[in-house]
Amino acid sequence: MIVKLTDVCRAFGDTPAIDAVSLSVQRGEILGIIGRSGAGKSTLIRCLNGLERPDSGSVQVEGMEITALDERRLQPVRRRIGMIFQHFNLLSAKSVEDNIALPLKIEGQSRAQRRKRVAELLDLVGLSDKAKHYPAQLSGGQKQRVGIARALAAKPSLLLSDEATSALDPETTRSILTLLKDINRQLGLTILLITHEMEVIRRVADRVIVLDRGRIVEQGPVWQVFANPAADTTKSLLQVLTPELPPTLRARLDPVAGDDAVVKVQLSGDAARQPFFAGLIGVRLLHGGIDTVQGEPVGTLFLGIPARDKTALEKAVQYLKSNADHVEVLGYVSGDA
Ligand SMILES: Nc1ncnc2c1ncn2[C@@H]1O[C@H](COP(=O)(O)OP(=O)(O)OP(=O)(O)O)[C@@H](O)[C@H]1O
Repeated sequence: MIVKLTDVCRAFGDTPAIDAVSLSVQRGEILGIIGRSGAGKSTLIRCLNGLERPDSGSVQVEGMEITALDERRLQPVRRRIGMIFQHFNLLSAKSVEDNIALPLKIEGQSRAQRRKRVAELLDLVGLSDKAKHYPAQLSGGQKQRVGIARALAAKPSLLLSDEATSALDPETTRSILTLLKDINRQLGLTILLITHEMEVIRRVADRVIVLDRGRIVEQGPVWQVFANPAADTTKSLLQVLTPELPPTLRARLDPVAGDDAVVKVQLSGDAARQPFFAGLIGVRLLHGGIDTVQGEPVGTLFLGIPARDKTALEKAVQYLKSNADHVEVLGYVSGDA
């Protein structure tokens, strides 16, 4: 285990920024921590790298209790934790290679050692041709690649990513997340990823912890939390990624009767792999689809099921309920749905 927090509390006046948080980060995993603004993410990170002292609780990094360490004894612990930031935090007066070499210089490595390591890192992040460039000459995505190379320079055991893709456009975000996943696989590097975006969690994390007002309200393997979110915060954070009934169809819904029942079906895992449509007659797919999260199917479908024959409808809904995670009859429509 790389990191273990037990019952960590930190309040500012009457505001509990983090409230009895216990979590552990396993070696080799990508753990995502998600929460809205003010949920306590920054405070959590600061407790983890010793910048903030908890009021109570224990913070262990690689088995060492760090809450009692003074600044000098915290230094070697901090070197084990590489960090990347939303605004990259590069030194503008230094070239790409000098930015990356900085942690190595602080460590006292020779010029030859630094040059060799910087070349390896530039190759890893795909920027070998930009060694002599300055940050101002790079795109946001390239700057973050430099940030990643610098964070990895001293071979940390944990990479802490603090909203590292929040300032990037969706395409660049994807390329940075792909790089992080590759690094995790290739080097076995453990990554703790702090974000307010479920899309980031969906793309790279193995496990997710949802933080709300300083408390952990939900946690689990990403695909399971996506398939069956329990906490309101999780549901609302997931809303942007969940298909909704198109407004034109919603406007035509009748609560009691119509030709077709409009049924929302949520399904995941093995249920989503079954040919379950085979057991349904006259059913149409109105909207939605199946996505893949961590290699597992997770989806929301809106189905039109013939509703004139109430018994047949009831049978179809029961059949769906026995196969899917969640089934809800939203209403009825007549004519072409
Ligand atoms: N130094 C401080 N002094 C007073 N209150 C603080 C301080 N740091 C954090 N807080 C409060 O603690 C709570 C958690 O803040 P924190 O910055 O950890 O949240 P966050 O999830 O990182 O938010 P954001 O995504 O906006 O950065 C908030 O209510 C915040 O106002």
